[in-house]
Amino acid sequence: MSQVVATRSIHSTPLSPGSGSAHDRAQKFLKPATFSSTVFPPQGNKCSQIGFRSFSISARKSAPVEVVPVSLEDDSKIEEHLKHFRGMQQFGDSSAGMWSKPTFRRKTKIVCTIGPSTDTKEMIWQLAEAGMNVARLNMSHGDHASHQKVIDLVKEYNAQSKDNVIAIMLDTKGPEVRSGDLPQPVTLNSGQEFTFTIQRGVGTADCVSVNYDDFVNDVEAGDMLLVDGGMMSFLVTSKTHDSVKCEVVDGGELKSRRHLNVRGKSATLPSITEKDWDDIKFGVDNQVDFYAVSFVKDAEVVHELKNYLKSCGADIHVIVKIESADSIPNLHSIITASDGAMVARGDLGAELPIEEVPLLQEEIINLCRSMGKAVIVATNMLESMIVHPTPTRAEVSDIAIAVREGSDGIMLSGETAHGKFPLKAVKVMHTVALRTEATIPGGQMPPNIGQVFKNHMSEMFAYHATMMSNTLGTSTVVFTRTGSMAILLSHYRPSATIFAFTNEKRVQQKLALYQGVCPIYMEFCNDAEATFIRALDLLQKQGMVKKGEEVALVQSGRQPIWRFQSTHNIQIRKV
Ligand SMILES: Nc1ncnc2c1ncn2[C@@H]1O[C@H](COP(=O)(O)OP(=O)(O)OP(=O)(O)O)[C@@H](O)[C@H]1O
Ligand SMILES: CC(=O)C(=O)O
Repeated sequence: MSQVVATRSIHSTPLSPGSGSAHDRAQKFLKPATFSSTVFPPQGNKCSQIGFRSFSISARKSAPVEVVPVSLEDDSKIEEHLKHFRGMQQFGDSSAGMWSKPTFRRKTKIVCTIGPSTDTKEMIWQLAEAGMNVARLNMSHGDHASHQKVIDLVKEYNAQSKDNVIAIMLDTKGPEVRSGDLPQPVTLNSGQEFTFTIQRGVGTADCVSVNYDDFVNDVEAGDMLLVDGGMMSFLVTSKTHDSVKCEVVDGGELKSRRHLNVRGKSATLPSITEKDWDDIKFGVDNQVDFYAVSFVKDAEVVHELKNYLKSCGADIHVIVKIESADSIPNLHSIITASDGAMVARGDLGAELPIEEVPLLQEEIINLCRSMGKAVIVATNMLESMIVHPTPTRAEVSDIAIAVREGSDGIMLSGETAHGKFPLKAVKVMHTVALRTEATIPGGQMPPNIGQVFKNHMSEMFAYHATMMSNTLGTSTVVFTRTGSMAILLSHYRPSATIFAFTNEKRVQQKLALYQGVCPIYMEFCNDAEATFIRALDLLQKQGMVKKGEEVALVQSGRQPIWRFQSTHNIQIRKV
């Protein structure tokens, strides 16, 4: 069976299949340090059909290329892939223009949920080296002490890492309805009767507590109750003042504190609960970078949170989780009010018919992209890797679709929180994203963007800088104090990397989520020219650009960076 491969150049390391074991080489190739690796497409100048794969990528002359297997199970076949790939190098495409030399660093960012499998220093370091860009803390689990430990570890990593940075995302629990604790898992079979009660502390073989008192008011006989987004389902048959009697439709093993949804209905709870406000304050105290706000139903709650953050002087971006049936009619206003959205497919697919999920995913991504907001696709991306060392082919395709649709981030949940193969899951996600990105035609301008933004000077600059860098095939180098210019550039999706220089550590951390942005902390000089020289020197020393290479230098934004010099400037410079 043919394997998916990723292409990657290893500078000054010519292809040497003879050196080291295949496993060692695969390990080396798989280390995807977002900064220190540069990946180029295959060489050549023709578009070709190889076997059953269509291969259409623009080329950079004489870049050495190596092949990365999707998973370590493929190691034994690496020689076969190399041989196959050398054949493929005769082909390629120069559709992006004759000057095109795009730099293929992974652009789509990886969000990892941190949990019992990964909450140690060793694992955080390894996840970061494997490709994690954002660490997600799920406030539905753990306590402040355990989350504090993770935040401190990520900050420690950031402080000591020279060329990588991890953002921190705090995901609120929201008005989740969960079943209570059970002394041990209960096996339930189809047709069996089972009761959910609002009485506290019940956990038997035929009845369990629910943590939400209005549960009995919100459900009606005939409703379908889903556990963990549909892993089990129950038909509501009758109810009393404190209990809901059900018939098991799809049975299974009911464990403690499972997530409950009623198909087609959202709970009548506020989106931000008292616990959430407590967790949000914890996030402010710890200067997290993002909130992922669960079960947002309207823009009002986003305004409320943003006003609160303003009153505390906290610069934390708000990502709304689209997972509630009630949020769909208000998508436009909710996303307008926020800094970005997460397609939270778990709850979304429980509250709405499951076949709506891929359509909504595409719609939400398109909406976010047309509005210049960040977007993350979440849940079940590599679900089988919670217990298995390799993904299903359908999961690989799912990642590829999210990447092609233009998501800024793709998220791992249980895979990294409590899975058996958290590092492998990140490596697979990295490799699949990289491989998919290499097939996305470069040098094109998204047609919808540019219409929306053409009224503001910074947006005009981002648009034209992208046009310029795409036409000439250069990376973009941007100087930003607030991050806004780098974010704007990211939304235009230039073909090559956006090197975003900032003298604010917080800004550097936040930029880790944005598609195509490689955030770099650097002290700015008083003088613009001296700063440019310092930045290009740093890029060259880190091997991110080569001597003689051209880059598009962008200096723009609402806030002047160099007081006495023009605030808007695009130049093409030779390194
Ligand atoms: N901080 C944590 N402490 C303990 N277990 C955790 C933690 N974070 C996640 N987990 C475990 O990993 C599982 C998967 O994580 P995930 O973030 O997907 O949570 P979830 O409860 O399944 O869904 P949701 O994202 O809707 O809250 C959780 O169900 C839980 O068992
Ligand atoms: C991520 C999340 O909360 C969901 O998919 O439901």
